[in-house]
Amino acid sequence: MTPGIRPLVAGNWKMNGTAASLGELRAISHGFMSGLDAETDALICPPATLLARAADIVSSTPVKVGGQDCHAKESGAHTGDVSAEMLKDAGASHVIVGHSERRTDHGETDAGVRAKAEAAWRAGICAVLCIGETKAERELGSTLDILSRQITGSVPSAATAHNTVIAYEPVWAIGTGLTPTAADVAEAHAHIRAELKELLGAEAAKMRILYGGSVKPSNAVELLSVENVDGALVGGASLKAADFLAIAEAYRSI
Ligand SMILES: O=C[C@H](O)COP(=O)(O)O
Repeated sequence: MTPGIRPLVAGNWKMNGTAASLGELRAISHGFMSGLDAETDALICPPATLLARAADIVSSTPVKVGGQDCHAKESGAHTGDVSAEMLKDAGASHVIVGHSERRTDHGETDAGVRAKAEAAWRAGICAVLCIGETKAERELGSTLDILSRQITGSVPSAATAHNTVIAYEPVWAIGTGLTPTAADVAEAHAHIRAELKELLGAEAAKMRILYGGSVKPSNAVELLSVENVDGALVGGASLKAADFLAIAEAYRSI
């Protein structure tokens, strides 16, 4: 946690979920209305096919909904893509950009991620900008250098605490059940905060830096207690309301 920064617990459903899954979102919304919203903000990013219905479900609750990616352009001949304006129109307040599964599977570059973050801002939504090292990069001892490169290359100089959230997701911890030690998370997040200060000045002190990568109810208190960790970007454990709420509940004891 960082004094003065309100946490955000975000769920990335990835390519999971049909209309039947929206019951979990209703349960998450009800859970947050029972007082969890006093502790932390909440965001769920369902597949684009569910976004409009999800936005309707959360409209009178403290929970927000977002997209999982967006095109850098507003419109055009880009079959299968979705623009930030379309996400906003469907009810999104945020969009994940630069997730490692898109950097890896779709060859996204730092410059492309930066363009997507700027597209999100033009549409009036907040970019949740993902960075993180691979297993090979960690084993080479290059983690901090990789984070520096990704921040310098992906984070636009106009980023603010209002329009951008950073999510540190060590690629080797995503979906594996593995996490860095609390000390390693602390080192990475402190480095990210310092790099953001270098790039953005005083604004960096207000920006949320989420941790993502196998966050579960069992490790949430340990991970979310770390200095400069301002919330979580949760994948698998966000698909079940009970697990997602249990992670958010960690803030009642930190
Ligand atoms: O966007 C979420 C991250 O990829 C973490 O996913 P995970 O919690 O399933 O490891």
